[in-house]
Amino acid sequence: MKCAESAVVEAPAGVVVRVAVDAPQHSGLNAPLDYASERALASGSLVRVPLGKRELLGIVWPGDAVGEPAPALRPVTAVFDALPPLGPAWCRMLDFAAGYYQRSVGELASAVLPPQLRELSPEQLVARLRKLQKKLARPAAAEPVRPALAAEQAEAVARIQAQLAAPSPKPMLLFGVTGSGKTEVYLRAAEAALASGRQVLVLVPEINLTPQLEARFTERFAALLPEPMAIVSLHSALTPAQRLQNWLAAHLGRARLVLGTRLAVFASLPDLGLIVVDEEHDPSYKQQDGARYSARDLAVWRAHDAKVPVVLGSATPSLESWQHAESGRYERLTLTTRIGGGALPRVKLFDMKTLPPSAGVTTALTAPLLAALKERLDRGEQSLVFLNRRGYAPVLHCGECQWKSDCPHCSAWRVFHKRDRTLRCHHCGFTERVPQACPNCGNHDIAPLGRGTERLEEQLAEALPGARVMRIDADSTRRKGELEAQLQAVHDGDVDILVGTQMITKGHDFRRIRFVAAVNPDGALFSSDFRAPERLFALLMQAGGRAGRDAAGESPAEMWVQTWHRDHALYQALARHDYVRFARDQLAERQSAGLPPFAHLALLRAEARTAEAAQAFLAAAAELMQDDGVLVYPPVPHAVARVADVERMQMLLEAPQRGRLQACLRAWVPALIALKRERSAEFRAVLRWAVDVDPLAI
Ligand SMILES: Nc1ncnc2c1ncn2[C@@H]1O[C@H](COP(=O)(O)OP(=O)(O)OP(=O)(O)O)[C@@H](O)[C@H]1O
Ligand SMILES: [Zn+2]
Repeated sequence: MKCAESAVVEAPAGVVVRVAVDAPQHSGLNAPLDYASERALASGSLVRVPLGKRELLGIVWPGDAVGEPAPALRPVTAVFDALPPLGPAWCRMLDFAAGYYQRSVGELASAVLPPQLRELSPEQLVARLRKLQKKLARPAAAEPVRPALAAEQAEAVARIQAQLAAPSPKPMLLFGVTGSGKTEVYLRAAEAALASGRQVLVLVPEINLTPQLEARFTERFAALLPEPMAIVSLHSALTPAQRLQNWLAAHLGRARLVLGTRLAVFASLPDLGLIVVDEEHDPSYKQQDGARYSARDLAVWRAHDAKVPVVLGSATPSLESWQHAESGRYERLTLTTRIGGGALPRVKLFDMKTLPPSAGVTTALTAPLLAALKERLDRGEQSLVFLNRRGYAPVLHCGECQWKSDCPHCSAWRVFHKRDRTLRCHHCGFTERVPQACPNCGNHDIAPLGRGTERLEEQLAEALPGARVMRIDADSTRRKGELEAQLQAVHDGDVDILVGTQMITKGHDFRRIRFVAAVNPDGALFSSDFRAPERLFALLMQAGGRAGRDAAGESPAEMWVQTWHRDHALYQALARHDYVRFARDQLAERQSAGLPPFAHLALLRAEARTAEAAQAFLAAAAELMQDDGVLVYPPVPHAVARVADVERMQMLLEAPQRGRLQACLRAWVPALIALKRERSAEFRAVLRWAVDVDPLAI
């Protein structure tokens, strides 16, 4: 493709190179563009090139560049010669991911490369590389202590080792109950891969799990990998300079072990030998804006392409992965017992209907729950109380005129945060001081409705005087270092009752907690999203998994679930810790309803100034659909239809096979780009549209 620019520059004699750049979608310039270069450049080289009036980072893209430079081709402006080119495997992954998720290679590359690469000149990058060379060696570390493996762990490790030696390894699903020592299996597998001179990539779903993981891996490998930058992390909480440095270390092969969140799946790893995806079921692996990729799915693709093993670990695997294990596409490794012989917590399904009508109907802190917490407190044991809603109360309400604290910009309530006396919209961020009186009628008696973690924390402290109550959620951990300090306090036993959102229910190896309560989990039971039961089950099972991890505790560990639907199959399976049964039932339902993993979905999302405009665009898009084997559902509003004064609509596509859906999208997406461009007057109010392949939230 010719570089479609108006300015004509005299091209120097030389060659034509194809360069992937981040051109805006509406430009239609989605394939790599041709540029003139004085000399041949290796594929994967980083360059700077002009595009319109801007100069952008680009990557010389593999593929045939064509003969002589035409006079209209613009020249490459700079070449990052000091940096080895990105490898062919990396470029293949980008090509695949861009094609699969319907983005341009340039856009995806720009989203996943360290942001600083886009800003630096070649000279500045040379300076950064020099700085990296000067990194000092770490102080000598003691030989690590490796615990003797439990029999099931040893078996899992042996099978991973066998795959490490296999010419075309199969993906593995490490299905291990909470506290069964999956991390130790990852450590041994990583050790084997490192020993054979390969790089290892370990992914975790959330930033808040990286410090724990980094600590464990560093402790284990500090002696084995003494060189500076041999163990690095990659996630969005790093400073731009750190992120670039760690990325460079991986790209240059100095980093042997890379730990990170979903964006790390795109790390450049020339000697990749093993990928681990911990908590593989976690929805956080799906990027929710821009290029909406699934890091777990890409990890599987990348491992397959590189012919290296991938280990997906979870106590509650995604139904997609479980189905692959059932069908034999993945090899299943199972850990059935907790380390040290500890039992999983007994699950008590507390029936809210048994409460006397006057007591407890409005309170999440029922008398029996408080009594149970008190008992643990008296024994000096730690408890965790879990509520998936932060803030003090989800809404403020005026009893006089029925005013509620809605957000003027979104179809959502603004949440009451008591500590800083604000009303905050969790969708657009709009924040105001709490009014003294009802803004509608002047009544002074405005009251919070419902309950978030902040209120729960307050009520617990009131109900259990003397108890040390601490809350961990996105609000309590805004400042750097706060989360680490809070977690340390929990580990040190300086906390009696930990209150929090899903942030603290997964992955953490709390040793002291013996009692976990979910005070109000019913909400998700009747959601219209077909994945809601899967998610709720995983969430509760993971939350329960924080209790009784230390077998040495004297009293039995317990999980307390307050529900109005005690007999619901989901809770019954939870009470028996029966993931296998739950998965089987869910998969049967999905199969008969023709839902994933037995069908393949994509969403077309449109955002516009008015709902009508979004709907009209989706309707026009539906008409352009060529393949009548792909089912197109009518457009519907997003669950939160308006955010920041933008209306959001979506339209679901469903196909029986992945390949069919992909083929249809390949033809459809360019037609949509043309649609928006050619009928721009008609669709002016449409601000954005995007395709979400394998959407998670529907
Ligand atoms: N072979 C072993 N000998 C002694 N302790 C072990 C062994 N393997 C693991 N452990 C310890 O068992 C505890 C639980 O292990 P880990 O945190 O890996 O569980 P997990 O399977 O990842 O659980 P979850 O799914 O809840 O995250 C950790 O404290 C770990 O150090
Ligand atoms: Zn808002």
